Amino acid sequence: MKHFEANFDGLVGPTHNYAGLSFGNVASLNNAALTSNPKAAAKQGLQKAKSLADLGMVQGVLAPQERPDLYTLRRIGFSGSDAEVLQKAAQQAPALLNACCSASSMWTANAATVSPSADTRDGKVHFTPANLVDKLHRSIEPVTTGNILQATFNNDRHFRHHQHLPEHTSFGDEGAANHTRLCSEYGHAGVELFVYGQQATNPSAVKPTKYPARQTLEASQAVARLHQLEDESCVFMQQNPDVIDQGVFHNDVISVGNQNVLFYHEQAFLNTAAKFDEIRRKMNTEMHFVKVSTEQVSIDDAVRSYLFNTQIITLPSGEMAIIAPTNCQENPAVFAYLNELVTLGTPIKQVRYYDVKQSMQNGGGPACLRLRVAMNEQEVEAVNQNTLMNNALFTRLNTWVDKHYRDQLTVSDLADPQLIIESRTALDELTQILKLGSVYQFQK
Ligand SMILES: NCCC[C@H](NC(=O)CCC(=O)O)C(=O)O
Repeated sequence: MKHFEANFDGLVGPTHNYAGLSFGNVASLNNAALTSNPKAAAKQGLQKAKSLADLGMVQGVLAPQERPDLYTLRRIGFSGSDAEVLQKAAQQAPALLNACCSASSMWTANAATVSPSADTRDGKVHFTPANLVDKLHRSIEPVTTGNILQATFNNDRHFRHHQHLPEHTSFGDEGAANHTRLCSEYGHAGVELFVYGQQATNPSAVKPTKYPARQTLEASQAVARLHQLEDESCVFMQQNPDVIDQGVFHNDVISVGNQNVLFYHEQAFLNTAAKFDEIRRKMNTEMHFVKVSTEQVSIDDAVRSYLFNTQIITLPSGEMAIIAPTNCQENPAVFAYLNELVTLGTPIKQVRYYDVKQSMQNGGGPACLRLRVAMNEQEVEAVNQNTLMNNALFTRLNTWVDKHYRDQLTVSDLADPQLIIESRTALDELTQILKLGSVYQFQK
């Protein structure tokens, strides 16, 4: 049977904006208060997704969330009509309003952790939505994320959906951004590498001092248990706290894997040599650890360019390609490194650049925009087929974006009640295009 690694990209929602909500994420803070372009953001994302489909990859899309989130605003005491709720929040608690308006669900690498059926004891593909408790604006995502995942992977025979972990910092979980599956072939059992930032139940363990470590070991272990993974196929590795303090808020800002390749910065992890030995021992195949030294690319350049927030994909020809943001072309050290990388004799033979600047300005590169789901043919057939990218869906979604999205949005626009109507109209139409049923609260 054939096996694939599908990418499900998050569609950028109509409220994409720069409110500077993510402490520890350098781009989010540096670009706070810029004017965003939601239409361009959505189209950049669609273009990247379509290009991967054109390369012969299985490519899907995940619907965005309903924002402004009026339900959370009512839950915290703002009352009256929808317009009144928005207006009161804007006057009394603008920071809370901003948190309820973020389009952050576009970064589907943080939507969930996914374990393919080849790794799980019951032979199903397991999904656990990330609770994202470290950031208020993201902590309101997991319930709807679960609804969207269930509507997209809507077949009990093949897909198992778990509830997100308890909403406490002990279980801080940021999903697939801190999880990499290594394997020989996508359909063979692999090693699931969980990278955490801190241990919640061990106060003497090292952790960052300036910026938050969003993922805990306890959360990663809980996900591994839920997903019925064998101990022999899991590796838990700590991220270097020093790089978190330099803006590496998720592991996918400093390393990325695909099959038997792990592309990483030498400062990414703690206890690197011992942990790589553990990976080698647990894998049944040769591993390629592709190391980038500080001399070649500094942490600062890695964070600015998102060299490691690239996607490494295996093309139908069997060659691996890196899907990089154009920001990597614009950084001389990184561009020079990537030009050299494809000549080094590693499995990575090509680099392709895509403009995802609207997302990058909030700290989300190509890898943040996608959730990987390795599946066999039968499982791909069991996916909601209306969410899979092709020429027709690409045209349809571009037309949909043109119809509903604004060219400009500032943080002060978030109090505009018209935005609620625009967003709901757009999402209602989207659920019909993708045949998702009622996944949003306003539809229930
Ligand atoms: N995986 C990439 C995630 C980027 C995301 N940025 C944000 O939420 C920025 C939103 C803002 O600042 O408006 C985050 O930090 O979780």
